[in-house]
Amino acid sequence: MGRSRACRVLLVDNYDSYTYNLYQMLSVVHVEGTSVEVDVMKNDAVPFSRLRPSIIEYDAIVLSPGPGTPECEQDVGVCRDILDHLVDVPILGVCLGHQALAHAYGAKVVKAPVPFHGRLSRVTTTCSSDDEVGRGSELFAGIPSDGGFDVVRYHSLVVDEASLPDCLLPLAWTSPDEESKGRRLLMAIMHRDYPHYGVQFHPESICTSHGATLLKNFVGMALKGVGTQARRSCLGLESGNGSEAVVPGVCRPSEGRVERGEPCARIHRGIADGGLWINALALKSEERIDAEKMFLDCCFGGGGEQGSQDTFWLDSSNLDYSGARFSYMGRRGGKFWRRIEYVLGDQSELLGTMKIGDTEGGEEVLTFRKEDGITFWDCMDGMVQETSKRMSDQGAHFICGGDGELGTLPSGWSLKNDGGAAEGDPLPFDFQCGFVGYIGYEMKAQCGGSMKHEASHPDSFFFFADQVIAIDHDDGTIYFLELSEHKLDGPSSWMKGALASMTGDSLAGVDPGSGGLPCDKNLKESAEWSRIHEEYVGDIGSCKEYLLDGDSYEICLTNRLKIEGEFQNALDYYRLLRQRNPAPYSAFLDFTSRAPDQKTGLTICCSSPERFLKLTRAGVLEAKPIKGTIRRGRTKDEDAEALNTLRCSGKDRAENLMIVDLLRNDLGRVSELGSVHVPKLMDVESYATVHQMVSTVRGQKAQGVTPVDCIRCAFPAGSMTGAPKIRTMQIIDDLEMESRGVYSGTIGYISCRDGCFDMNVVIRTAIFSGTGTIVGAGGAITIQSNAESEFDEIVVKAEVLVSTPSSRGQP
Ligand SMILES: C=C(O[C@@H]1C=C(C(=O)O)C=C[C@H]1O)C(=O)O
Ligand SMILES: NC(=O)CC[C@H](N)C(=O)O
Repeated sequence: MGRSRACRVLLVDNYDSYTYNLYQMLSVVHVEGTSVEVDVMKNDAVPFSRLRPSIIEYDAIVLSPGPGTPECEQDVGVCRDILDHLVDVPILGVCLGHQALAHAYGAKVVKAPVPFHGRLSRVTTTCSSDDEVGRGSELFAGIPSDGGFDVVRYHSLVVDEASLPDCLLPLAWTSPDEESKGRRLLMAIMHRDYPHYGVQFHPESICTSHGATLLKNFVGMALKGVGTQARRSCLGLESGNGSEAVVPGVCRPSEGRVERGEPCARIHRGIADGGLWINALALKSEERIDAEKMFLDCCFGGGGEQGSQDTFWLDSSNLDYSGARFSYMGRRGGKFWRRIEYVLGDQSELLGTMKIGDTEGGEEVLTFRKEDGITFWDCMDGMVQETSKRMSDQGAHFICGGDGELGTLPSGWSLKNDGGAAEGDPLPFDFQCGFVGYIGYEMKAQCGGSMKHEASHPDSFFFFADQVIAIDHDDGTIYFLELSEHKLDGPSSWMKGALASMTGDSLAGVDPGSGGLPCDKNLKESAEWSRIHEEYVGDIGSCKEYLLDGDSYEICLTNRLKIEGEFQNALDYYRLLRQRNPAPYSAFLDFTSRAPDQKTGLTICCSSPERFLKLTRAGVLEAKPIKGTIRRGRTKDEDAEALNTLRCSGKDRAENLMIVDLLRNDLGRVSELGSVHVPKLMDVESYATVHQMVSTVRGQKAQGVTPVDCIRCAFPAGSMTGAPKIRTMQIIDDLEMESRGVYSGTIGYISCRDGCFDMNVVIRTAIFSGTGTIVGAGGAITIQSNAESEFDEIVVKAEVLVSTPSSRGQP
């Protein structure tokens, strides 16, 4: 009573990567003071018989786009029953949903003259005022009908207009053009008697005009049309009778998350039982800070030990892209330091095994069985939540130089802060100790994907870093951060040791040599690819089959160079790589343990240009997907031309748009309603050897969603899968026939300060271990792909990792 009524919409998700764009767009519709509440349900969540009693809860149903065809029952799941039985319920089918509507009444769904993915078309509608079509023109009310309007299309199949039964009326068409062999294609339909509508295009795409108006018109008609009461009688139901309070099968944004159980409690036990303080010693430099020297002095050679084992370096120096202001580094730390290694099980009985090691060489092994239901994500979530809860909310405690405690500072450096506890958030960066490491691609098995190939390295590896060096490249400041149970009065022994190692002889002066990787430099013909040239070209052909069949819109196909034999100098290699290919999300991670009995090393040298996802302290989520790659020119003119070619390339713009819409979807699952936006669409950035097309997608993290939920809901990065994500990952598993491992996953930090994180996409990366070196490379395959150019693209991407510096250089 007194509660204002909202229009309730059930959105059936046909496993698409754009469903949550519809969710977001519908959720902000207001029709004459009535707001809209949307519930999302997977098309196979519950059988129709269980859903049916709850249907009276809804004023309208939207059937999402998706892979496949309505001819295949599994592809549309419960949609078919909904269309067959709920004739009085307002229904809007989008793309696959539209095709399902046509198919339900006997129309034919056929191959379109050409598949159209992520491209725009002009659509015109009928605007007759006769009664029947009057309802149709209501759907398009306020949308220009004469000249038409531009829409984004993602489809290979189309409803054959000639096969429409009398009860289905055509409403909109594309304009005939050469590509469609002079035919105009059917773009919208409605049922003559029932409130059922279908649109072939995607109203929710960022580049469709008037999409929001169309959805609003649909909601408006749903509210006006057949009311709930009428439907109750049509269903033979009394008010409130038979409807379940919680609608079965409906998923929430935090869907899939399990509250921490006892095993998770065991993980963080010992990391901190009481409160935690961040102690900071901040020094200012007169000169530009040399991050490499800092790493070599304080992490490689620090503390009397030498070697890069158990070290990390999130390296954003060497570059002036915005967002690349801070670098973080560290090594095996203090009391709270941990190594956390996760290996996936078969997923049918064993979900996975986690090994947690400490500085003393102690190790705990936790096994998670299917019946525990606790995934890697739940563990991570538990650890991040628990540690951030323990952080003192008084901000960092600055250490002063009083009483000569600090000794003589290295020359050129001075103390930045006067010491004492600084209120609020005095540190200008987000990683204030916490987790740093990677999540491998196969972890998809626990967030919507399936388990197909076992990886040769751990599926995830993190350090819990309690001692971190943060460098502010803009401000010339370096921060030594250390977690402790009590505020430190003076510098810790680690801080003193690090300061001492900054003076005196430095390894930074030692020439890293010229080491490229010991492999065939003719990558085009190299036998070291997992799938050699011909096989890869064959796979591109298979991708096109899937695209033609409507199973995918874009497939990120990848390959791996596998170089046998142990490689000794990963750190020297990385020092060269960061010069050869400076990139904002570079990283050096060495998981080779210092413990003498640990023989299997794992060192990752990454020069990624791509941000997967970031969460700031203000709760802003940001993804910066890259799609579109072109080799740089050799001369200035050639280079400018290459940049322009990329900027104007229809194929690359389509690739990029598909992934932007996908990331909007992934952020839409975890963001406040109406907050997802695209501040930059299809910008071009230039790197040492390639130009890249980059977009920026942002959203405001919703209440009740945890930082790890955000990563889980967007993992793996859509730019590494293609769209729709889940079906396309299955296609990739079948074609690639092996695991991608660390490549295609993500590297970065999750801070114990509020769980802020910044994670990259693992590309342009060499992975070294005892068994050999792996370099992955791939690219998006669309129907417009040329197989040879796609192979050239993976060659250019891998080249920068294998070649020697002399063969490279900026134009
Ligand atoms: C797969 C790779 O890159 C991905 C594919 C890109 C593309 O298709 O243009 C660009 C950046 C990455 O998202 C790779 O570098 O190996
Ligand atoms: N986006 C979609 O819903 C696509 C529908 C169908 N799989 C096609 O390709 O035509």
